[in-house]
Formats: sequence, C-alpha cells, structure tokens
Amino acid sequence: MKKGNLIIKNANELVTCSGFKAKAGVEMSDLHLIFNGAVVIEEGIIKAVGATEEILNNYDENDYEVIDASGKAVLPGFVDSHTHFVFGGNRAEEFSWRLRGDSYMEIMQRGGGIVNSVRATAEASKEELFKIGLKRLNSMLSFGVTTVEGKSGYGLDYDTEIKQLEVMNELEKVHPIEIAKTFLGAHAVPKEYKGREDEFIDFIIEKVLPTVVERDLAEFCDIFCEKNVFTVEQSRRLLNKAKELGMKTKIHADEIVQLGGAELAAEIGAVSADHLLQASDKGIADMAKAKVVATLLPCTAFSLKEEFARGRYMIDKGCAVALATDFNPGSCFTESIPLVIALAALHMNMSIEEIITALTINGAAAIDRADKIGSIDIGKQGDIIILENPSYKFLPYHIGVSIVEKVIKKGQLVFDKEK
Ligand SMILES: N=CN[C@@H](CCC(=O)O)C(=O)O
Repeated sequence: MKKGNLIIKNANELVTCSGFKAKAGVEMSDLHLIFNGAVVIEEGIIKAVGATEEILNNYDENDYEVIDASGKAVLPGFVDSHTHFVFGGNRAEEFSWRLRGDSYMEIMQRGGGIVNSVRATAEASKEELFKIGLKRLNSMLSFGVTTVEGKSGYGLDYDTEIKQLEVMNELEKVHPIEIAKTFLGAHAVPKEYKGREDEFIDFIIEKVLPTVVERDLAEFCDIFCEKNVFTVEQSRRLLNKAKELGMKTKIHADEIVQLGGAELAAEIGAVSADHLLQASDKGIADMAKAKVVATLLPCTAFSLKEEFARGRYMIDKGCAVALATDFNPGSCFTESIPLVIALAALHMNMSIEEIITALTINGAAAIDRADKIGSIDIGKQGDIIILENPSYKFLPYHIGVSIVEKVIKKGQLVFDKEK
C-alpha cells in the first residue's frame, strides 16, 4: 500500500467547499455537501469524491488505508492565513497593563509592544525558536490546521529576520503543517530609526529584501501600514519594490486608524489585506473590485477590545473574506480556531457556512494556494479533517472547544484525538 493512499467513507456530511474550485469564493454560503460521502486519496492527492456506494463500486478498499467516518462530518483542513508564530519571550506583563486600561498603541509608543518581542527573538537561538515553533504547530494541528501562514517581523534587522524565516523552513521539514512564509521586516520602527522611517524602509529594501528573494526565504512581503508606524507612501514603496523582485504582497491595513491601507492593497494588487477594522467603504469596494482577499482577525479585535471588522458588509459588497487567528505575542496570543469561529458567528454576523469558507478555500486564496488546498476536489491535496460530530453545524455550537477528531495531511493521518 502506498504512502498517502486513503479512503474516507460513510461521512455523514462531506463538506467539500468545492463551489469555487481554484478561486476565492464570493458566494461564501454554498458549501457543497455530499451526504454519506467518500473521498479517495492516492499518494496524497484527491482522486475521487462522491457518494460512498458509488466510490466503493469503483475503488477496492483493500488497496487503501480506510477510515470509516460514520456519524461524522468531514471537511477540508483549516488554513490559518495570518500568524506570527515564531517569536521569543512573551508579553504577559504588557497584557496585564492592557487589562488595566493601557492601549496597545500606548504601550508601543512607550517602547514596548513589538520591539519588546524583537529583543526576546534576537536573544533566542535558532534551536530555541525551533522548539517553541514546533510546540505551537502541534497545537495548531490539534485545531485542524493543515496549512499556516507565518511571518517574520520580530527581527527588524538582517540577522534576526533571516533567522525567523530559516526557522520556519526547518520546521516545515519535520512537521506536517505546511507553512506559507511572509517577510515582515517592516513590522515596527526600531528605536535607532525613530523619526527616520524612510531610511529604515531603504535599509529593508537594500539590505534585507535582496537576501530574502535570492534565498527564496519567503513568498510574500508584508508591512504594518498604520499611524505612527509606516505611512501609505512608505508601504507603497516597499511593496512595489517587493513586487518588482517577484514577491507577492500582503498588508496590515487599517487596523487601528483608517489610513487607506485597503485602498493601497487594491491599487498594488496585494493578495490579501489583513485586519481592516477601520477600512473605509471605498477601500472595501476597491478590494472587491481588485479581488484582494479581506483577511479578518476577530480574536485580535476581541483581545484589543476594538469593534470587530465589518465582515458582513464586506461579504455583501462582494469581498472574499478569510478568517485567521493572528497568533502573535502581543495583540492576540491565541492559536484557537474555535475562538475565531465563535467570534465570527456571534459578533460578526457571519453564517457558519461563510465561516467555513473563510477558514478553508478563502484562507487558501489569502495565501495564493486555492489551486492546491482549501477544498475537497479532485487534483487537490488530501488535507482533510474529521469532526467528532455528525454535522459542521456543531462547530459554532460547541463554543470555544475543538471538535476536530482526526487530521489528515496529504492522505496521511497526522492527528488523532483518540490516541
Ligand atoms: N498589528 C501588527 N502586527 C501584529 C501584532 C504584533 C505584536 O503585537 O506583536 C498583528 O497582526 O496583530
């Protein structure tokens, strides 16, 4: 029997999310359900999808590993399309200040926040970062994540930015979760560049970006476009340069202040714009037109006690919305997919069907991989989760608790809650 040859049969609900094939979904409520469904995976790639009876007439179970999913719902693996999971130290003390009333930006202005994690990440060895990263990936896997996006950005200098990206490369070699790597060298302004932000952007463009590209260390380039961090013009300059060098782009846009990040994302053809708590109507319309995925991060709004992003409005205006955890040491220290689901369902007025689309095929589109992952379609990777309940409708119902029982990556069982 070949590695990655698997049949999953008798799924009470097989949620294929296949309505959009290789495209990000804007009709986000159509999940394409097959009752009593089955999937055939050969050498990690989906070979057939359909009703169990029909599939078993055409494929001999003896040639495959078999999982009987009777009484369970089966879905594509989740794609967590925005995280910062490789960092040293923690900001528990700062979180306690936030609980007392200090704002995220006030702490940043006082020299804490991202630069605090920059210090700890510079001090951590590659081995330490690898060990912490591995633990975090294991936790994500238990929530059903089969692909994650991971950003650098806790270096803000040459050595540590490169170190973070190298650690992600090493992690991917040993862990089943695939990692879409993003260079976020312009995540904050280091102390020595305060007031000389343009020069810092020059430094990133001239000294760090070329190595990232030459060594193929990251697929995306990102920037924190925000008041008191980087301006729209500085963001435009960096992202256009990254594009010239062949990278795809993302942008932390309109998170705290409405600065025009959404509009910029549309102008430069970014793959995604992320956060968008304050995105303007025009920015949203521009993004829908330019097919920029709106990656929304409800756990961050929750943790910052900010208004949630206008997910409902964005979907109604034709934006493809993705949802992600934003796992990071400061604004949102959680890898919890169940929390994302609960907040999107209860506070963003998104239906569970839209939430599943946002965490699967649209998450895949947010990292430009919708042709390979994000739905259970012939030719795509066999990245699949099996729930412990008969319907996907249990996902928001069992509030804040993971109901993922099994995780399959490229046709191989890589997590089993029962074992
Ligand atoms: N907002 C900017 N970057 C991160 C937070 C990073 C941090 O606080 O360490 C985010 O996506 O939320």
